[in-house]
Amino acid sequence: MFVLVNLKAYAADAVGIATTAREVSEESGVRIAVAPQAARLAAVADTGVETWAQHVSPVEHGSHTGSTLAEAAAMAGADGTLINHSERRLRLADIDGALDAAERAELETIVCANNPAQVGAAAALGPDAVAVEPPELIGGDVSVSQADPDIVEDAVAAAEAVDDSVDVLCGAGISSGEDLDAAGELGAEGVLLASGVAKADDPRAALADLVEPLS
Ligand SMILES: O=C[C@H](O)COP(=O)(O)O
Repeated sequence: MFVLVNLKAYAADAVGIATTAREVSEESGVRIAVAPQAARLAAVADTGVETWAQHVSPVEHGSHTGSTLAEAAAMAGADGTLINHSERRLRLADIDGALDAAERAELETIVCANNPAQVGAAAALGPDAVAVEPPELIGGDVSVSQADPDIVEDAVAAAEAVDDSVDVLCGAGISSGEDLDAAGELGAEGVLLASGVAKADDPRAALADLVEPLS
């Protein structure tokens, strides 16, 4: 299972969480990555943790003020990027363009989607993985794998019907090892989570609890 911790724009200690994530990953053998704000990519990558961008823009080098250039994210140390997160939605053509940009910069990609139909459409664009996240469960206390198991199973089926090489992650409300275990049982290859770690009083304990069933 892949655990991707998205720090969003939370007032979190990005370097502290990244260092902890690297340590927990090494101790448990579980793949854990951290996605900080673009301006903190280099600082997070310097900790040695697998580092992901939260977004890249569908642009090449040129006159694109305010964009997040995929090449710049890669140069700062990003290994991969989220695209079309629920809080950073893109139009279809821009998802495609962002995937092209990520491919040029050799970034691994996860395209986010609200539901299984969008998962199928996203998988058709050829990302490495898709992540299904019901927006109404994001930031809540109940995990998608417990509250809406069907959406995870349907997302896995939808991606498989289009391209069985595209992995499926799920996200929203994931915070415990039990949630992670349930996601795996439903066919997900990983989880995308944020508040469960970024807002935790003790991010180390939160991460350790999360990966406990896999250790
Ligand atoms: O990117 C992460 C997801 O939006 C899930 O956020 P959450 O774990 O706070 O529900």
